Amino acid sequence: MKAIYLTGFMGAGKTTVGELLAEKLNLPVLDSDQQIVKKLNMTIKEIFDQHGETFFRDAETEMLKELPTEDVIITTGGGIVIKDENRALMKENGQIILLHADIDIIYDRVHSDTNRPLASKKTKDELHALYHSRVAFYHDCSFTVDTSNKEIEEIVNEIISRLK
Ligand SMILES: Nc1ncnc2c1ncn2[C@@H]1O[C@H](COP(=O)(O)OP(=O)(O)O)[C@@H](O)[C@H]1O
Ligand SMILES: O=C(O)C1=C[C@@H](OP(=O)(O)O)[C@@H](O)[C@H](O)C1
Ligand SMILES: [Mg+2]
Repeated sequence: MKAIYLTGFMGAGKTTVGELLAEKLNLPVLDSDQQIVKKLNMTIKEIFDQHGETFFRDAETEMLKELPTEDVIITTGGGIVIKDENRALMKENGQIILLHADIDIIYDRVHSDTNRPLASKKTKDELHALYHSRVAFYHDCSFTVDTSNKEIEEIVNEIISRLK
């Protein structure tokens, strides 16, 4: 089976949902952010603070190329879709499942997390604007699952029922 990539904005639930999905499908799960953190031995915040977003984006593309592409679930960072190269790699190597949640819910989930540099100092309107600047890139996917007001188990069951 080709890779399953979970995409979506920060706080949509990619990392959390991916873990239970992997357990239920008996597949390994790898989170692109966690793999970058491990490789560079720095937190996401440290990478952004010390090297900037462009450096992080390059590390993200490099990681995407290093990750396995068969019999695996890859949970991605919310900004992975902004590069054409990343979207092409994911499309070629697997199927993309988009997780979506309402902006009010996203804001509640992420605004106090200091390890999300692109969310931690933003107002709800600013976060919404960032989402809007990316929304077209998220649409290139096999299907979308709304994670607003749903338990993780329900989301995972919906994904499994819709997988080809
Ligand atoms: N369906 C959900 N219901 C309630 N809280 C959730 C749900 N999905 C994720 N969360 C919480 O929201 C935060 C962000 O989830 P996470 O999986 O890290 O999202 P992502 O990887 O998409 O940024 C975490 O604190 C997580 O526990
Ligand atoms: O949307 C983004 O640009 C980012 C999302 C984060 O991942 P999550 O979507 O898992 O929070 C992480 O990759 C980094 O903080 C940048
Ligand atoms: Mg995540």
